Amino acid sequence: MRLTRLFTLISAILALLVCGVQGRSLWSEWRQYQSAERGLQALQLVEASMRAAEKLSFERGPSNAVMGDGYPAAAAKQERLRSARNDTNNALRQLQQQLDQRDATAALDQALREARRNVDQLAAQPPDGRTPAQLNSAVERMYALVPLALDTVTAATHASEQAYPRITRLLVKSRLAVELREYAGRLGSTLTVPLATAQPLTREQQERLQFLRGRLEQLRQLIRMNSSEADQAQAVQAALARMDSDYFARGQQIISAVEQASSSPRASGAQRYGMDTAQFAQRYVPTMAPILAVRDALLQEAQLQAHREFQQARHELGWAMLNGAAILMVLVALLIIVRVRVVAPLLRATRAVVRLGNGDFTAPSRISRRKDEIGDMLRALATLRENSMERQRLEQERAHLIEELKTRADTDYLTGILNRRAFATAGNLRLRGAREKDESLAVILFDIDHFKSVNDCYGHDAGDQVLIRIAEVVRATLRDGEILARYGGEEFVVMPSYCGLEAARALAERLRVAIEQEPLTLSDGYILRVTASFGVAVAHGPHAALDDLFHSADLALYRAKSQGRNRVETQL
Ligand SMILES: Nc1nc2c(ncn2[C@@H]2O[C@H](COP(=O)(O)OP(=O)(O)OP(=O)(O)O)[C@@H](O)[C@H]2O)c(=O)[nH]1
Repeated sequence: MRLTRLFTLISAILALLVCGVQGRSLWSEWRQYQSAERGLQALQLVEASMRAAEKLSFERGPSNAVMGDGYPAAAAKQERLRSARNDTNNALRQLQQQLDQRDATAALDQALREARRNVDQLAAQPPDGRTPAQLNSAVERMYALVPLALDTVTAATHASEQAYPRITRLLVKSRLAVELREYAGRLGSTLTVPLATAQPLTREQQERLQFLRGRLEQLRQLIRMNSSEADQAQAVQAALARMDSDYFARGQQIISAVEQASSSPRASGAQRYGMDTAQFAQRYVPTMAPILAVRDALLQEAQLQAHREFQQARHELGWAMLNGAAILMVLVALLIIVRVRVVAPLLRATRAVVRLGNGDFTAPSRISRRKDEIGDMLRALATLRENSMERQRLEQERAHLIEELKTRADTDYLTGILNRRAFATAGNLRLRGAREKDESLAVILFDIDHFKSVNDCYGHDAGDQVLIRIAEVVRATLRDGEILARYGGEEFVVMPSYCGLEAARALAERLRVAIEQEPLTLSDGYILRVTASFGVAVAHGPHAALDDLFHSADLALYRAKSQGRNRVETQL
């Protein structure tokens, strides 16, 4: 696998692992946060349901007052009942607004409508027409409303208890306070009928009073039980103290007074109790208020704790998010560092090595200042590149030298044209071609006339210049494929392309004229005119040999010299 791919794969796996771990932790914190948020909402719902229960409980007082009054009931009592019902309706509306399911209070609404209708029907009858059984039934119906109100939010209570297990006890206690208020109300309601009818308490009513007292005491003990730190909260303690003094002392005294009056043989008729239901309610109902204050104090404490835990959940979620972001950033930074500091230089080094292997030294090599192993490697690579470049330069120099030596070996040092050795090679090649193609091959040998006297008169350097210029003149006269070489001293040889004796002779003649007519200007300004003598020979057939050809051309040249020079002679 390529290094880049491996690095990408490792980066992706690391990123996935970190994201997975962080995501899991974030998800758990998020769920706690959401659960805390839902718990808070549920807590508000619990509070709303308790308030509704309170109002329902409270409505019983004015209801009893109206049922226990004459017909029609006093306007003030009717007004109190209307106001109490309004309060209940408002509390129920608020509860409905907070409940997700709109029909969650349908059963309660129905029961409330029927209970109120019952109260109104009884209140619309003259007092004599209201039997104790009817009155009891109406009161019982009112009693049944409170548990219904509390049941509407049982699920919500459960949700908040799950979100905040630590405040469960507070919620349980506040519910117990609602129950306590309910039983306290029932205790008062038990006296409604005897007070309305000015009759002594029946045995059943007395037993009910005993039962309710016992239940109230039980609830009181349960609420006072020290079960958590929250119980020690100042507001809760103060509310409990007030409940004890107001309800369990004063409220119970009022109940006891009615009880005693009921069993007193001295009192009878309308004066038996010294008060009617409304007066009783006026005195008794305010003593129950501290019970609700206990409920409120407990609820408030629960809310405070829930808020604290909600804030804590939010705080922890924020930290988890920050933590996750920081870890991701560190990971990304580490990956970037590894990529920039290790992977990228390694890749560059690999590419450089590959280029070096291919003989490409063009890549710029900055000397790395890094002090780690990568720096060592890059420096070694730069040295390797330098060495390779040097070796390549030396090899090129060597090749150049070999080429130059080869050229020198084939070239006449003075005139720059082919030397005799090179001419022999080229001549033999061409001779082989001539044999293969069955063509004629000619050789023109020419020698500068009286060259010794040039040397003698103008010096050896001037002689050299003459040789150079003659080579230039002849080369300029020849065409492609016609070979010129210095045969030795002041002697030159020309090999035309495959041709016969006449064509070769014509070429020799052209060369002779060119030399004769070319004024040779020397470096010191002298202008010389020289001539040359030419010997031409031709070879043909499978047995043609270069030496024989030269020999024949040499003989012809000799004749040209001996017959007066500056002329062309051909083989005989
Ligand atoms: N300057 C110079 N002279 C050379 C060179 N090679 C040969 N010579 C001279 O060429 C002359 C040849 O002279 P000879 O062989 O006597 O012939 P010639 O004087 O040309 O007379 P003919 O050939 O008979 O016309 C000698 O003096 C050589 O020293 C050379 O490379 N440079």
